[in-house]
Amino acid sequence: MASQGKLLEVQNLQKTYGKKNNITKALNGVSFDILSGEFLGIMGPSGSGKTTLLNCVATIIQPTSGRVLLHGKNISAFDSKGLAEYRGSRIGYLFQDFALLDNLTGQENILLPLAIHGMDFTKARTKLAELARMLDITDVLHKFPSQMSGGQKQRVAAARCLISEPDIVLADEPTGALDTRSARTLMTKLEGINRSSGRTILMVSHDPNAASFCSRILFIQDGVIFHELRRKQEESREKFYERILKVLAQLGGGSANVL
Ligand SMILES: Nc1ncnc2c1ncn2[C@@H]1O[C@H](COP(=O)(O)OP(=O)(O)OP(=O)(O)O)[C@@H](O)[C@H]1O
Repeated sequence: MASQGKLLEVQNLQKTYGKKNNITKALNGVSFDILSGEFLGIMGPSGSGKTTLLNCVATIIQPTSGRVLLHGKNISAFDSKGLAEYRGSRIGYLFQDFALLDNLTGQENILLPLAIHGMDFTKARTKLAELARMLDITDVLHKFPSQMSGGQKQRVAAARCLISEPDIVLADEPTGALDTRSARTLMTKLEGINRSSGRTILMVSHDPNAASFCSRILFIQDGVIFHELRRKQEESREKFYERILKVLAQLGGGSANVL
């Protein structure tokens, strides 16, 4: 595990959409820290502000107020060079719908971010082989996305996200478009990568099965964090899953599908 220093600090984040009579307060003062090496889940019902939160951290959208710090540095204060570096190599984004380019093979998709940022070929090849092995996608590296299963596409997308060795992976409902088995495979791989290489992951999900792979979960409702669960050392995933379901039951939402 990597050292447990503060990697990301989210401070009193607020986000309001719309104007005058048509205002939505998507985030209403959200604060939390992510330690280096954590696998943090954000859960909450539809419309609770999860994607808004992730997109503020990813600099896809600007918060109305509040700050996000990476290694103590305010990401809103980055100049264009700092912002490009942040987006290109400090964070990796894993989307629900994979977002692979259809006319590139798996390997080309994975290497694309490095090609854009000037790649060291030898290092890239070694890293590619290692990630392909970890994510079990060696067989599909030369296939196009249309020739892959949903699960394979998402694992290729995960490799693309990890190849630049980001400080933090931001995953927005990564299992949302997958069947139960592929979802479990993906989550097992992400958990393994988090544990073996200490890669920090922030994952938004409304799926308790996916979230049970996290080391800590923040529950968000109406734009505020209202509960936190921490997976105990030695606690089985099944037990953690049950505790997640209890919180969701109190919330009155959430599904109870068992993997
Ligand atoms: N671009 C936008 N313009 C106006 N309102 C928005 C916009 N994006 C999100 N919202 C509103 O902000 C609130 C939070 O949305 P957000 O997408 O962050 O929720 P979520 O928890 O990710 O939901 P879901 O689980 O359904 O994806 C919702 O009420 C949504 O309608």
